[in-house]
Amino acid sequence: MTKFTFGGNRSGRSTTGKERVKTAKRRSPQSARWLERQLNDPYVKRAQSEGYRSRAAYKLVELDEKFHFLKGKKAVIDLGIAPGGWAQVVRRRLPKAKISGIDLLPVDPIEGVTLFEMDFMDDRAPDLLVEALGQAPDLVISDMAANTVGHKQTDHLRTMGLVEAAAHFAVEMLQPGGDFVAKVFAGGTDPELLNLLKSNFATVKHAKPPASRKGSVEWYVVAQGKKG
Ligand SMILES: C[S@@+](CC[C@H](N)C(=O)[O-])C[C@H]1O[C@@H](n2cnc3c(N)ncnc32)[C@H](O)[C@@H]1O
Repeated sequence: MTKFTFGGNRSGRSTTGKERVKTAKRRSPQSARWLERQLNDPYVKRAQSEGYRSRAAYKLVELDEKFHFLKGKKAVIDLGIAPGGWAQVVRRRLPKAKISGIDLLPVDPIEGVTLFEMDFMDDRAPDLLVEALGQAPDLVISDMAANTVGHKQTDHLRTMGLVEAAAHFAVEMLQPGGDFVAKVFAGGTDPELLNLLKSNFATVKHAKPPASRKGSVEWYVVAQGKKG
């Protein structure tokens, strides 16, 4: 089995995953649990070998295997793009598509993708994202999640606020026939949001791709066929 190595220790020898977990356990049991899970996660290993920046890439791959929303798309907006796994999937599958994306965090350049390091809730963000494409998008994808504070209800509301903003953006900006894919939390899409999507798209479905960890509360909503 391959042992992943991480930098070096004082002896100049590379540290193994097990050593990293041991060190992390001494510092914080929580980060040790995270690291142990990362080291044993087949999606993390696959992402490393296939050159994806995040295991999240496979959530989009699996969602697309089920719903085929990438097929034929020409102009894509990626909300919450960092570190760039989803954008890499879009880039590889749609080499000619125009792509723009936004995140609070910096993102290393991805060829052919226009990046904005800013808050999507900033009033200027919607126009900047669309202007960068030079046309209305035919696909909006959102993997945005608010930083969790550990209080279930607060975390749910904060992320749902982002999804709602993304949904309104998609409804306003998408070309007729366009699709919208977004992360939501279990407990479902709020009735108001669901109504907005149902009245503006031909189909609205929920899915939890296998790459989404069982213990996590995330789900995805896939709204297809924006009404004209
Ligand atoms: C799960 S990550 C996205 C992973 C990405 N889909 C990938 O495949 O690499 C969620 C991202 O949403 C971003 N985010 C959260 N709130 C945001 C906001 N208000 N505006 C822009 N990005 C935001 C976070 O900074 C974080 O990078």
